[in-house]
Amino acid sequence: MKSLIDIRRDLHKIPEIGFQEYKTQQYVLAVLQELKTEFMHIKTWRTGIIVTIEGTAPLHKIGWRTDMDALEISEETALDYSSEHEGFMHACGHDFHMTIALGLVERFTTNQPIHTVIIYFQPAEEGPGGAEPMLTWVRANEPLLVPDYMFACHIAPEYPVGTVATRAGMLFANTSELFIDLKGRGGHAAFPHQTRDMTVAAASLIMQLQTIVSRAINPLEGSVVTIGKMTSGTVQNIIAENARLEGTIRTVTAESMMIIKDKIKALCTATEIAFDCELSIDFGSGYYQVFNDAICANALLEYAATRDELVSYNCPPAMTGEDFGYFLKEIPGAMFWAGANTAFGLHHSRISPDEKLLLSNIDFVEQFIRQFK
Ligand SMILES: CC(=O)N[C@@H](CCC[C@H](N)C(=O)O)C(=O)O
Repeated sequence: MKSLIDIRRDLHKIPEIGFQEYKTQQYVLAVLQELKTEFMHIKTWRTGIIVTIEGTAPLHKIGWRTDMDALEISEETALDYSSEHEGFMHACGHDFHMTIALGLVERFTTNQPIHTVIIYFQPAEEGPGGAEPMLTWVRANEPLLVPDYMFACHIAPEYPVGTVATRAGMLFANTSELFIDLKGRGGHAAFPHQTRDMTVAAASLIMQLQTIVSRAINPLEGSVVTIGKMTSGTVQNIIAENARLEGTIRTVTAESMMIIKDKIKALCTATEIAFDCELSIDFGSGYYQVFNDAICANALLEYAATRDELVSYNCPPAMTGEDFGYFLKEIPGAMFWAGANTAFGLHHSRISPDEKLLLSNIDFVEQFIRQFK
């Protein structure tokens, strides 16, 4: 097998979005073929892969999950192994997550584990969500590949390498995507009274959407409504006939999610009346919160605390979303933040995590799984 750093850099060069991880899948399968032993088995599901390494005397089937997809962002790191797919980038660390998973396969195929280890390479975490359909397919077609426990990590730019940060209960929020299309009447920029300007309607709606969390949600709970993308119009001297808003909702409770969706519907109806236009709303895909099993989360923290080279941190929850939440809804387990020590945050075009996190986390997770009772 190539070095971990070479593998991570190779994967970094070929970012692909959800359910289009074709080159990524081929690359991972090629590495897995090199590691093949008689006690390792490979299955594929769409662009995902499931690797089973049989245990020598298994008490449990322990699952480890990595995501595989990338984001629509143009990379600006200037690294010599930057994305070769213009407009796409591994800006959320999934190249690291996959390399950690491959490192674990190497460790467990070199030195067979006691427990059976099942490694999920899961597509489409950034959207539309691969965890739920993958697990549904596995349950229906390969029920023996459903683990008894499930673990995963996510890189954390703000923590030093060697940090293992997690908590019992909610680690990440409930999410829902949000797409709003506005249709009015375009026309000459000099005759606004003859038109229905969707740039102005969209701008007004964005400002109103930003009042939902502050006025309708219990401030002790916290929620997020973010519009990440707005498109409208065609050229500078034509009033826009169409506009589109794309965003995401994050909540701590299912009840807040319902309240926010209802308020969005109400504000869209009000915009239709005020601006004499038509709006349509699509809530896209939604993820169930990442809710860590207390025993599993504490087991991660306690084991990390025994290792001198690691920092174990009982961290607060975050409004990030993760479809790993679907695994945890059905299987006890936990996710943790793995320190990545980089100045730029997740989803930033200049994020460049410290590659030392690879070895540090492979060592930690391998030993954690080996000693898991
Ligand atoms: C870890 C992470 O950054 N996950 C994404 C998940 C996005 C889900 C969906 N596309 C949405 O935007 O609601 C995140 O943005 O938190």
